[in-house]
Amino acid sequence: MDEPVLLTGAEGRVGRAIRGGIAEDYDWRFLDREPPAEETDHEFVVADVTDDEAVRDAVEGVGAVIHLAGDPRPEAPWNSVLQNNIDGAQTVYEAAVDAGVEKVAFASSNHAVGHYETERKPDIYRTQDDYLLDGSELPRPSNLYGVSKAAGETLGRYYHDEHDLSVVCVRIGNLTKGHPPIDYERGQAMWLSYRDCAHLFERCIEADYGYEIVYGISDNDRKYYSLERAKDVLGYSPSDNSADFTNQGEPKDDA
Ligand SMILES: NC(=O)C1=CN([C@@H]2O[C@H](COP(=O)(O)OP(=O)(O)OC[C@H]3O[C@@H](n4cnc5c(N)ncnc54)[C@H](O)[C@@H]3O)[C@@H](O)[C@H]2O)C=CC1
Ligand SMILES: O=C1O[C@H](COP(=O)(O)O)[C@@H](O)[C@H](O)[C@H]1O
Repeated sequence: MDEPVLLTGAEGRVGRAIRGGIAEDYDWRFLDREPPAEETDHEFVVADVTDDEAVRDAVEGVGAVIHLAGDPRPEAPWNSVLQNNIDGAQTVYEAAVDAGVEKVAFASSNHAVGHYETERKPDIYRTQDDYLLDGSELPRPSNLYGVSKAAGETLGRYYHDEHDLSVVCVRIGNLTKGHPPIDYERGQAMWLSYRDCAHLFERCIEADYGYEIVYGISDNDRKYYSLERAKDVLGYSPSDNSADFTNQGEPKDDA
């Protein structure tokens, strides 16, 4: 992509994973409501994603948006997810359409579909269980945060159908640095390594798609999310697998 790429929520964990992997590959415009913790070579906009005017300025001239900014807490209260996640996503999509942006990658979550696990856990988190969600299922949010992510996906569907914006919703699993979550089967089943995270969002910038929902996890043996759509449509090719680590997060000798 020749045009700049807007990364909202650039100062957060997912933003840092992306920046750590592909910072040099694009002409970035970072946006966060927090000022940068460290100096950066790229343009940095300090703004709230619910600030319509600031977002309109930020999307001007960009080719793609990776929209991460929001309240990431599964236990976040309604007022916060309504404002930061739902209103924020609508503000970004609307501004993107008006500015003629080609594509938006939206950071959705495993919590948009968390209640598919309810009647199947803990087996669903284990390698021998072959149940897979593939992105075509209806949302079954596990909390109000998950409801806000399902809303962000639906907003994306609308902006695609009504305005032809290319939208990919990435249902991110559990991003941790260096090793999978320790002593946590759910987290190991949906682990997303930093390098796979950066690679996946690079594919979201580069690939051609209309409207897609994909799962954002590494190629974990324990997975109950299919990676087929991410592989077929985006060309995602994950490198990591939580099975290469012990339950305590140590690399296995033979991995
Ligand atoms: N970290 C994970 O494992 C997962 C993350 N996600 C989603 O990915 C996105 C990023 O998550 P993390 O990086 O983990 O969270 P984080 O809290 O580390 O980063 C979020 C960033 O967004 C900024 N932000 C929050 N509300 C904002 C607003 N209204 N306007 C401007 N900036 C705002 C914060 O200052 C922060 O720098 C979130 O949308 C989250 O729901 C989804 C699933 C899993
Ligand atoms: O969406 C998110 O999901 C991950 C995993 O959820 P958890 O309930 O198993 O911890 C979470 O760590 C992250 O903060 C959240 O944004």
